[in-house]
Amino acid sequence: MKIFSKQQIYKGDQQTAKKQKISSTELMERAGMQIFNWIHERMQGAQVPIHVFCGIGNNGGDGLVVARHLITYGYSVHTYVVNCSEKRTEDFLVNYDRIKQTTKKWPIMLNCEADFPTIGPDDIIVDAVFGIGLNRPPNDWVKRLFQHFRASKAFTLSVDLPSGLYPDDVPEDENGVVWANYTLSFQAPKLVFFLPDTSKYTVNWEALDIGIDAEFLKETETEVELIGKNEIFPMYKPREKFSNKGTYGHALIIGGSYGKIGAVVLSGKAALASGSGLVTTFIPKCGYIPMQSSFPEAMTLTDHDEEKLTDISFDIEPTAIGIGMGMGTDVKTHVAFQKFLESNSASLVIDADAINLLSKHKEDLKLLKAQTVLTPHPKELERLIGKWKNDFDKLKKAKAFSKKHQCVLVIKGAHTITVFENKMYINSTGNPGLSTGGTGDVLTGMITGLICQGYEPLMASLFGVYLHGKSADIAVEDYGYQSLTASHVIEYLGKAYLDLFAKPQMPHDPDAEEHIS
Ligand SMILES: NC(=O)C1=CN([C@@H]2O[C@H](COP(=O)(O)OP(=O)(O)OC[C@H]3O[C@@H](n4cnc5c(N)ncnc54)[C@H](OP(=O)(O)O)[C@@H]3O)[C@@H](O)[C@H]2O)[C@@H](O)CC1
Ligand SMILES: Nc1ncnc2c1ncn2[C@@H]1O[C@H](COP(=O)(O)OP(=O)(O)O)[C@@H](O)[C@H]1O
Ligand SMILES: [K+]
Repeated sequence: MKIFSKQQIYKGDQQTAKKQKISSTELMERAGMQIFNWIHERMQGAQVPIHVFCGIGNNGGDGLVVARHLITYGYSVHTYVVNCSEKRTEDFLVNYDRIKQTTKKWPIMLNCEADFPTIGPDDIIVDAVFGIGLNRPPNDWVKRLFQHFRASKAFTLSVDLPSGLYPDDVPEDENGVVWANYTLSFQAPKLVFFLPDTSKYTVNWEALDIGIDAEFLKETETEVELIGKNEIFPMYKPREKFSNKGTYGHALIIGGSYGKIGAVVLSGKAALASGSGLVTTFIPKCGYIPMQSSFPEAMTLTDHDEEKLTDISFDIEPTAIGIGMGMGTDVKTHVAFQKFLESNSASLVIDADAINLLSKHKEDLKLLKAQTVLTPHPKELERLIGKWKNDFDKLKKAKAFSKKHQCVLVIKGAHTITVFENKMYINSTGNPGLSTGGTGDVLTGMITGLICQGYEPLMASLFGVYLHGKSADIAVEDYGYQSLTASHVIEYLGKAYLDLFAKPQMPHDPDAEEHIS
């Protein structure tokens, strides 16, 4: 699913109005009506007080449309205009007139803290104060209104975006933002729903189809995409009937040091379970027996050093190599890694200590072939690209790094973001059960195994990250968040593959498009 920039959203509105020969007021009516339908479907006329807070722009206009329909359907509605600016948009004014024609209970003007209404914990707040048009921090009294919402503990439904949140920046003051329970975003989600700094402002989100021009949606190139099953399924490469183990490549997993052989076991097993035809592991000598006994499907090569890697040489021709898991950053290991990079011609996935070595010796970065995949967690990323001011700054730096070194950067996290040059792909699967040692090693093995099967490095990264999260999502049903382990992620990979072919949920299923951030 494409994630549009603010400028693209405004352009989409204009193009829709023009192509469908409708006014912007009619588009607002459609948008507000969709929000009303969502509420009505769930509330079925229940007489819970609903407080609709409207700003003075088009987000406020949407709020007025919602309030009008709620009133018409007999709900217990209190409508407020948050009078934060002298200006009003045209469509706000049209809908302000319309609501006055619908009810004698006109919207209440809020100008300061003394005007704030009492909101009960069982009431509902509809937050339509600011949308994507926010261009400066809210006034102090408006910030206090947002804190009043939060203190009330009422269920808060934000229209398009939690008010006070910019679509393309991080707010400076978390008290100046509405903390929503649910956000109904028009047509597509916003990037801020997925970033660590800003995802906390909405617990759930859902995108409502407001009929934006189909050609616009198809043709517009976006910088950001949300990756779900619809994007992943077309990438899938079926297994050929007359295939053999040679058809699906040979993965070489290099890493390990004394006490950290398990990382390579996990990674190798994941490469195999993702479908690689053959897997060889390359480890220090001390790992030979544990590796052979715990992972019989793998072939094992060893360094001549007992405890660490000092000479990465082998006489096989791997299709793809995953390197770095549990490897350590010893000086001798660095020399071996550097020599390896100089001579390697296979596709490469670099993780953990191999990333740390690159961060320590930035001159080695020039040895990377185009489309090398790097899979840093946030700390490793910081060592690699330097500190960032906020998530947007981080993404800017990550794009510059990817462009400069022509590499695929898989930034691991609750929503892993894969960056390739100027494009960013946000993963939609995975859960906090993955916050446990070894799950990153599994991911590296999977991406390596997918490249072995002929997936391009970028595709392998997107597919691997998706399957990894999906496997955890299925496994968590059996193990719960606390007991999920990296080994379970490998064990459930088959189910994650099968899930690609599972019947899609019915579109009218209210849970189908619900997303918890
Ligand atoms: N396809 C779609 O997505 C559709 C989108 N639609 C809806 O339009 C929304 C965007 O509307 P919008 O452009 O009018 O901006 P919005 O967020 O309502 O308000 C900003 C207004 O407030 C002002 N202002 C800014 N910051 C301020 C501050 N700190 N304190 C005080 N004032 C401040 C600023 O004006 P200014 O004072 O700067 O001149 C501006 O006028 C979008 O989120 C969605 O809900 C639908 O209706 C149709 C389909
Ligand atoms: N809260 C979370 N939600 C979803 N995925 C998560 C969460 N926490 C961690 N993960 C995923 O788990 C993996 C952890 O990787 P990493 O930190 O490298 O672990 P390790 O080094 O122990 O193998 C990453 O793929 C990351 O995206
Ligand atoms: K809002």
